[in-house]
This record gives sequence, C-alpha cells and structure tokens, in this order.
Amino acid sequence: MNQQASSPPHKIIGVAVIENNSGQILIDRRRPEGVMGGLWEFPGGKMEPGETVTECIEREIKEELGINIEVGELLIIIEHTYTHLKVTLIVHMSKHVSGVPQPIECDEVRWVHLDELSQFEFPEANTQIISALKQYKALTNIF
Ligand SMILES: Nc1nc2c([nH]c(=O)n2[C@H]2C[C@H](O)[C@@H](COP(=O)(O)OP(=O)(O)OP(=O)(O)O)O2)c(=O)[nH]1
Ligand SMILES: [Mg+2]
Repeated sequence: MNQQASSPPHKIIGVAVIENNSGQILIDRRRPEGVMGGLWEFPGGKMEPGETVTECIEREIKEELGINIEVGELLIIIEHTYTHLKVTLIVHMSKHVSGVPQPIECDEVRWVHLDELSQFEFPEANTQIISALKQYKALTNIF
C-alpha cells in the first residue's frame, strides 16, 4: 500500500468560539447523519483555497448560522487524528456582532455558559479546545 492510500484525509478547519455580551458561548449540534452525527461543536468549517483563517471563519459562520461576528485572537491550534480522518482545528476567539443564530446547516444552536459545556457531548478533539478556553477565561478575568 502506498502512503497516499494508507493515510486518512486531512481537513483544515477554521473554528470560532463566539461570545455574546452576556459572556455566553455559541455551540451547535451536528446533524444526526454523517461524521460525528449528533455531537455538539463550536461552529466552523473547511478552509477554501486562497482564503485566510479569519475569512474562512467569517464565511462559515454566516453560511451556517446567518450571523455576523468579529474574529479575534487565536486560542489554540489542534491536530487530531480520528479513525478515518485527520483534522487541524484553528480556533479563534470571536465576538457576536449581529443577527440571531439560525440552525441553517446543523440541528440546533445554543448559547451556553462556560461551566455548562461539560453537559454536552463534543468530539474527542474538543477536550483540548475546552481546557484552553477555560484557561483563557481564567486569565482574562484576572487581567
Ligand atoms: N466545526 C467544528 N468541527 C469540529 C470540531 N471538533 C471536531 O473534531 N471537528 C471536526 C468535525 C469535522 O470532521 C470537521 C469539521 O468539518 P466540516 O464541518 O467542514 O465538515 P463536515 O465533516 O461536517 O462535512 P463536509 O463539509 O466534509 O461534508 O472537524 C468543532 O468544535 N467544530
Ligand atoms: Mg461545519
């Protein structure tokens, strides 16, 4: 078997942790069918050729949820290998600007507080995003 045939597909994904003025975070539930069906995630999607991560995140959030956001600083970059898929998740903190989130390409959307995230089931790679987010919030509350 050659290298190409044996390695899983690799997706590079722009991901947003979107906060509103009440300090809540936006999560969405993936559709029941398909890869990681029914799990919750932070909104985002595949980068297209020629676009920056910021452009990718703004576009995906508009397409998937119909809202406008302001993409802020990088939170973390995660490389994770699932059984049939390798993902690079480039996660940015973002601020909600306008619009009510609609479940256009997902099953459900919710605004939740940081301490509520543990009540939702996320893909494996998200453990690292959530702990980075908790550290980030702990630090930004101090300074
Ligand atoms: N958006 C997002 N994706 C995540 C998270 N955690 C995680 O493992 N992923 C994975 C799931 C998917 O395989 C991939 C996101 O890709 P995607 O939403 O553009 O694509 P998809 O697999 O839903 O479908 P497709 O466009 O390839 O048909 O990254 C997360 O928190 N947010
Ligand atoms: Mg997506």
